[in-house]
Parts: sequence; C-alpha cells; structure tokens
Amino acid sequence: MVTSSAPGKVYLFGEHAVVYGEPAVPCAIERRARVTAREIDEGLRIHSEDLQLDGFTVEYEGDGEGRPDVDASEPLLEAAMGYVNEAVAQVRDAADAPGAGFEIRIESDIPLGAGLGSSAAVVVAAIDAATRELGVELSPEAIAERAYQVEAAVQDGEASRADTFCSAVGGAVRVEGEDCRTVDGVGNLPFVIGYDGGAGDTGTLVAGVRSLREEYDFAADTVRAIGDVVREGESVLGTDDYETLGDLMDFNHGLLSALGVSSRSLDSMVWAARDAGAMGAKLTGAGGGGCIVALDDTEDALTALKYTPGCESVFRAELDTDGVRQE
Ligand SMILES: Nc1ncnc2c1ncn2[C@@H]1O[C@H](COP(=O)(O)OP(=O)(O)OP(=O)(O)O)[C@@H](O)[C@H]1O
Ligand SMILES: C[C@@](O)(CCO)CC(=O)[O-]
Ligand SMILES: [Mg+2]
Repeated sequence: MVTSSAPGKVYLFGEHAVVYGEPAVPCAIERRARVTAREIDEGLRIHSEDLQLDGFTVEYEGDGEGRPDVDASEPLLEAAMGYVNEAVAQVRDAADAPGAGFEIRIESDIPLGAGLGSSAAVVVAAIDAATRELGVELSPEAIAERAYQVEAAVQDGEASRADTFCSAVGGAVRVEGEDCRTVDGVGNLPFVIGYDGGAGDTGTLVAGVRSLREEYDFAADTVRAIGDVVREGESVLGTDDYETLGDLMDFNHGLLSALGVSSRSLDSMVWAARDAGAMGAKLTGAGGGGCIVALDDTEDALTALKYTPGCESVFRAELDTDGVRQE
C-alpha cells in the first residue's frame, strides 16, 4: 500500500487562455490531496468521502464500468469518476500492467471544482501512488505529462499542462503550450483565498470559452490580451512590486469576466477584497463559482471577506515548494 500527496494551486495569471497556447503562472499552495493505492486482484474500487455532487456526499466503489449505488445522473457520475478512472488507465499503461486492479482511497484538503486544482492534485497523487504500488517510479515530469493526458481526456481534449505540471513539481511555474518550467525567486506571495462554497465544472467552462472564441473575433482577442497581461506580469515577478502585480490581477479578472467565467459571488468577493485595500484580486481556475485569490499583506482583505455575503470561508495560502511526494 502506498500513499502519495500532491498540492493544489492558485493562478496568479493566465487560466483559460493557457488552453490556447498563451502563457500562465500557477502557484502550488499548501493544500493537498492524499491518495492511497493498494493493488487488488482485479477491477477498481474507489473511496472518497470528499466527493460531493450537487450537495450530497457519496462514497463510491466502481470498476469504471458499473455504476456506484448513488442517486445521481449519469453525466454527473461520469464527471465525478472520470479523473480517477483515466488516472488508473495511465498507471496500467506506465507499468505495462493492463490487468492491474486497485483499491484507491482519496482524502483531500482541496475543495472540488473550486479553482484550486483538486482534479490535478488527485490525478497526480493517484498516478504516483499506484505506479509505486506496482514497483514503478516515475519522475515528477513524467507524472505531470500523464496527468495532463488525463485532464485532456476528461475535458474533451481541451486542457493545458498548467495545473498538472504545477501540482507535480510544486512552487510557481510557467506553462506555455508544451513548455513547462519552474519560476524561481517568486517567494511567498501574500495570497488570500475567498471561497463561496460553490463549484464550476472545468470541462463545461472551458467549452464555453472555446465557443465564444469561435463565434467572436473579439473573444479571441480577449484570450490574447490575457496572454499580454501574463507577459507584463512576468516582468515584475520576483520583485517586490506587488502593486503592479495586483493591478494586472485585476485586469486579468476583468478579461475572464468578459469571457463569461466569473459569477456574482466571485465578483462580490473580488470587490470586497479590493475595497478592503487588497492590491489585486481575481477568480482562480476555471471559475463559475469557487474561489478568488487576492494579494494583500495586511489582515484587511481577510477580515472583509469573512463578512462578505456569499463568502463561505477565507484563508491564507502559502506557496508549497514541494510537488508530488510519497507520504
Ligand atoms: N477528493 C476527491 N475525491 C474524488 N474525486 C475528486 C476529489 N477532488 C477532485 N476530484 C475530481 O475532480 C473533479 C473536479 O475537477 P475540476 O477540474 O472540475 O475542478 P478543480 O480541479 O477543483 O478546479 P480547477 O480545475 O478550476 O482548478 C471532481 O468532479 C472529481 O472528479
Ligand atoms: C481553465 C483552465 O485553464 C484551468 C483550470 O484550473 C483549464 C486548463 O488549463 O486545463
Ligand atoms: Mg481541475
């Protein structure tokens, strides 16, 4: 039996646009998914007490074919189980063990569908734990590549390498197409996270941006403008010019909002943080609901968010320089 863990992330800049080849800078945070894998004779048994589908919790056991005994629609269940099923397919391929069976147990500190990269963290940790269980040790980079294949499969071919690379190697990273690298010297940015208790489905939100881009040239321009914001942001990354970094986060949020991936509660948390003096604030991840990230080195945004209607919890996020690791 092997347990591995991998961190979630926030996007300083660049989500969504990164799917179309623009650069993005996600940062791993000290919130982890832990996955325990045990080899069994055949099939797949998955336990996750964190898995919530539209307000109810299930512990499911499935072989990827049969359906767990819960009252949920087929598409919802498919969305819920797709990541783990595809991760196990990658493990079987990596270990050249097509018939390997697993019992997988998931425990995660990362809220689901909230923009903190729960899917990437679960997939990265699952691939590490289950390959080690079969006696195969993959490098973090190889795990990142396989985890990306999983996200691409579940998100209907539309995913970037950003979440999975960040979760696998930790720290702040820069991803542009297939070019994935660590960004040194970023240090611990004063991130404050506000969470509305809700969720958005990454695959659906990505598909929405894709159709806007196809329909309107100005939506394609908006995606390119996000890339420009990221390139500008990179010039101050690693300096103490948090004001400029914050202004660019604000700009990035406006562009994401134009692409239709913000929500009323994300917008009100963003404004609450800004009104309290945060240097910048934006949604993080796919959007639709979930989390915002603000830059504030005082306690003011944290306190203001606590009293913001629609904000369910608020916390500081420390940069996690560790990526995937065996526990
Ligand atoms: N603790 C968990 N147990 C089981 N499955 C999980 C768990 N955490 C995440 N998942 C899987 O990841 C899916 C959520 O992934 P999704 O990409 O929509 O959101 P996210 O990764 O949290 O946010 P984002 O991609 O915006 O950063 C869940 O539906 C589920 O399939
Ligand atoms: C929305 C998106 O850019 C980030 C989700 O955390 C999707 C992806 O990069 O695969
Ligand atoms: Mg995800």
